[in-house]
Amino acid sequence: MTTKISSNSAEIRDIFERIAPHYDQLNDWLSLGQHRIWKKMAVKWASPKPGDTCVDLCCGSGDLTKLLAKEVGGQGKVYGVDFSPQQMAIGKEKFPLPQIEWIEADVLDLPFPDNNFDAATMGYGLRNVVDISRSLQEIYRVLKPGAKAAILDFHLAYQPFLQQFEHLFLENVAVPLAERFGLRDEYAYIWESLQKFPQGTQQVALAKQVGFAATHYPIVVGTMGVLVVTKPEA
Ligand SMILES: C/C(=C\Cc1cc(O)c2ccccc2c1O)CCC[C@H](C)CCC[C@H](C)CCCC(C)C
Ligand SMILES: C[S@@+](CC[C@H](N)C(=O)[O-])C[C@H]1O[C@@H](n2cnc3c(N)ncnc32)[C@H](O)[C@@H]1O
Repeated sequence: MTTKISSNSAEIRDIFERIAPHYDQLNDWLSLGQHRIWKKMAVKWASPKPGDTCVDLCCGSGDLTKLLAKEVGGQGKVYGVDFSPQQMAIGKEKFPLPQIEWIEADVLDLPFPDNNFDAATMGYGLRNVVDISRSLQEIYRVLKPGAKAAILDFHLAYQPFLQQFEHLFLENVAVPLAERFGLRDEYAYIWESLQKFPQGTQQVALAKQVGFAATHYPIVVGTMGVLVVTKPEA
């Protein structure tokens, strides 16, 4: 069966609306719970501090939003931003914390002023936006000088045998499991989008074009990665 590759924001949003009821459970099953560790690593790299104002972009069901909220504490504030109301409804229910505000918006056009945030995270979002450079520009705009963003996502491993492994895992484990929930095409989309997603070195180049200092950290033997970007001091 052929998979229709999504190409516009409405189609991407619809994928995440449809998978919302099963998203958390499938992440736990498919990663054997490891995605929680990868998300903790991303939050550490973003360096949030008590009392900070932070943003979690493409927050989905809020795992990273909650981790940021724990770091900033009751005196801080975290905005979770996503364009899928179904995903955020799950996050609101799981994490009813007073320092979190959930905002329905497109991360390519953020409803925040310039130089507003002490730290930002984006988990599994950059691969899904229709314009990666535009997304990085928006992150740059809303971060304060000196602030960091940590951007976690799948990564196409540099070694061909690991790429093959990723393909086999996604096609033969993730897609068949998702198919049991009627979500075959939605999970087939992961491999399709991963093939088009710039590798770490290219992500660093894109971030530098926008004005960031940037490093890409491969994790899980390069099948995942965290792009850490810093807005230079003015
Ligand atoms: C949190 C995870 C995935 C989030 C995610 C992101 C997307 O863009 C999606 C798009 C459409 C449907 C679903 C998602 C989605 O869930 C991680 C979940 C677990 C992964 C499927 C596990 C992948 C494992 C690696 C590819 C290979 C592991 C390498 C090995 C340990 C050597
Ligand atoms: C794979 S989920 C990741 C959710 C969460 N960050 C996590 O790590 O579990 C990707 C999320 O990005 C959101 N998203 C994708 N493109 C977006 C955009 N342009 N603006 C806002 N949200 C977007 C989707 O609605 C979805 O909830």
